[in-house]
Amino acid sequence: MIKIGVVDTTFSRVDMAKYAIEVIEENLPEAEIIRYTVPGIKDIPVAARRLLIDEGCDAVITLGWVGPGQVDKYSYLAMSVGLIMLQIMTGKHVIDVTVHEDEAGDLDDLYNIAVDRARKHALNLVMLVKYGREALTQYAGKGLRQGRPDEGPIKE
Ligand SMILES: Cc1nc2c(=O)[nH]c(=O)nc-2n(C[C@H](O)[C@H](O)[C@H](O)CO)c1C
Repeated sequence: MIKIGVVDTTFSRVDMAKYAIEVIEENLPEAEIIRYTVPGIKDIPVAARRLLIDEGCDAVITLGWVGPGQVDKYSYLAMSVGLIMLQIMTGKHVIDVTVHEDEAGDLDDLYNIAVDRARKHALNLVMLVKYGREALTQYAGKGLRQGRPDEGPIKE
């Protein structure tokens, strides 16, 4: 049985996990999905650890939201280091989907970034879990973007 962990926060202003779960259910219907919601990004690493180690998840996708202030950005950095350490320790993927509140011009744009990023990274996770390390090789160097339209390769 494949198990996928989904971690999200109440700090986030978009329910990104809902969109990620839709993609996982559609593309990996045999998987059990375990969702874990925490207050904020600094609480994400321990939730991801519990899902990977205690619950035996094969991979985790995290959906975080970073406020516009410097202290928010430091919080993100702390979380990011925690998630990277967790991946190294467990040898399992944690796909870190993060929206930074100051990366868009208006709230509609921000919403669309959040939904697109959650969906595309959920599909990346499914590919890695389902087909392994060469699953994304066909897209290598293609300038793919999550949250924005793809940039494309510089040269074909
Ligand atoms: C400053 C700050 N910024 C954010 C943020 O940008 N995004 C977020 O999800 N959470 C933030 N938090 C809350 C912490 O991540 C955490 O939830 C609390 O410190 C409780 O452990 C804090 C404290």
